[in-house]
Formats: sequence, structure tokens, C-alpha cells
Amino acid sequence: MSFVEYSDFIQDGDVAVVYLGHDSMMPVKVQQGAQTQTRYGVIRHSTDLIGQRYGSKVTCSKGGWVHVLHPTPELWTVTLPHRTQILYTTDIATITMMLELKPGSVVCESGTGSGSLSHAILRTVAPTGHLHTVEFHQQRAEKVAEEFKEHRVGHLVTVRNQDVCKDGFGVTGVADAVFLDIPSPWEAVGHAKAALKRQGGRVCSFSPCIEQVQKTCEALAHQGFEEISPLEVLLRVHDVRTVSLPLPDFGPDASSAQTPPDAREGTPRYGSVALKTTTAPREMPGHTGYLTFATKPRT
Ligand SMILES: C[S@@+](CC[C@H](N)C(=O)[O-])C[C@H]1O[C@@H](n2cnc3c(N)ncnc32)[C@H](O)[C@@H]1O
Repeated sequence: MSFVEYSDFIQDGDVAVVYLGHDSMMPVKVQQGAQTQTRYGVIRHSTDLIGQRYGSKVTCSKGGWVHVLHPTPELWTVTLPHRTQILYTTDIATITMMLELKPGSVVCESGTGSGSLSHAILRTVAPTGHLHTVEFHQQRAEKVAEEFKEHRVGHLVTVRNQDVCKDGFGVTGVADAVFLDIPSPWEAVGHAKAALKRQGGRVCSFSPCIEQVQKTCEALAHQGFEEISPLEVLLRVHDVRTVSLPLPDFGPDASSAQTPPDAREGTPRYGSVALKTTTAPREMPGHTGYLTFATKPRT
């Protein structure tokens, strides 16, 4: 198992995702001899997990069952232990696309936080790219580095425990893209510029407040960044449902000499038809933050 490579079978030492229901999943470190309690009963790792195929249905001790899934960055985002606020897949997808990340890209990130975005970046830049991630909170930096190893992506990432606003990213002229999720990103814009390659690159900053966005845009313009564009991503998931629509009655069929029997009996001649349709949500998750993108031109 690795977060950047799929394997068919669950092995000792893997991190698997136990799926109890759509809104109920948990990550499990698979260990010979260990047990995991669920509301459906106990899962015994040696017999129920190790050697089973990812995706298998596993029956727990109380007779209920769960599915055991291969980990992905998306599943990690909804199951990881929160040590900070995190980024979710809607924003992450836009960040990945707008930063033009691909296998082989070199990316700088700060702060690392709980590593939600980092895992998605690592999956995209693997197998030849690299992530330099900077986190000034020592325990968070140590914990996330441990998780990267456990998830077998440690070789793709360097975690630095330092203040990005004072000390930068620890690399110069190597990055294709820089991502900032810190309270005062404008203080790190100069370091972002220095980390990017001479031939240029992309930068993105996530901020919840518009005042932070304004300051970041000013700093980006001051440092010579171009194409500065803040945006906000709001997701509307439509409900798919079946509706029953009555067929229209266009009156008697002039081309037919005979009156249909059901019309003679005074009952409607036309029935209804079942159709699939979608409805927009009445409510949707609100504002998460603004994503400010910009381009460093070739120098
Ligand atoms: C909101 S969290 C980042 C969450 C992360 N994007 C994720 O998806 O899990 C912000 C992190 O930035 C760190 N941080 C804040 N200012 C920093 C700075 N100047 N240098 C390095 N890290 C910083 C904080 O300690 C915190 O862990």
C-alpha cells in the first residue's frame, strides 16, 4: 500500500480505510494481532484484513459488515486526525488544476497543517516530483513527517520546521508552484518568488478573509507577479431523483377512425412516465476561503 500506488491486497503495516457508511469512515493501521472496534463489532486484523483484497466486504464479530478500502488522498482528507483547519477536495481540485501540477512538478507549501493538501500534491507529482513543505509548529511538523513515512510517500517530501515568513522554504529557484495557507501570506510572497524557477511558475494563496486577499494581491503585484486572480469555489451537488410526469393529452387522434376504449369509458387515455431528474440543493456548504492565483513571469 502506498498513497501514490495501488496494491490489490491488504498487508501488515498498511493504512486502510474502513467504510461503515457514506458519512462514516475511519483509517486503520493494519497490524498482525491487532483488533479494531466498530459499531458492527470487532475486526480482527490477522484474519479479517491481512491477505484480503482491498474493497472486500468484511463481516465483523456482531454479524454486521464493513468494506475495507485502499487509501487515497480524498479518503484521507475525510478521515485524517485534525490538528488544524484543513483544505477539502473541492478547493484541492481547483488548486491542483490552476497550479498546473503534474508528475515531476516541484512544489513548495506552507503551512503543512494536518497534511490534507500535501497528500493530494504528492499523489499528483509522483513518482519523480517533490514537495518541500514548511510548518513552524514543531509537533505538527514531526507528526506529519511520521504520517508521510507510514503512507510510503516519505521519499517524495521534505518537511522543514521553520517560519516561512522569516526563513522561506529552504530552497531557491527549484519550484514550479508555491502554495500558501498561513495567516499572513503577504509576508511570504518574496520567499515564494525566490523558491520559484527562473523560468517562472504559479503561486496560490488560501485565505478565509477578503482583507487578507487584498494584502496578498498588493504584495504579489509589488513582487512583479502577473495574472493575479482571486476566486472562490462553491460546490452545488444536485440530488438525482425519479419523478412521475403525466403524458400530455393532445385530444382525439384525428387520423384514427376508432375512439380508444379508455376514452369511451371516460377515463384518461394517457398515463404517466417515470423520469430521472435533478434538483439543486436548497442549502449548500458556505464559504471556505478565497484562492488567489498568480504567475511569476520568466526573469
Ligand atoms: C490551516 S493550517 C494548514 C492546513 C493545510 N493546508 C491542510 O490542508 O491540512 C495552517 C498551518 O500553518 C502553520 N503556519 C502558520 N504560520 C506559519 C509560518 N509563518 N510558517 C510556517 N508555518 C506556519 C500553522 O502552524 C498551521 O499548522
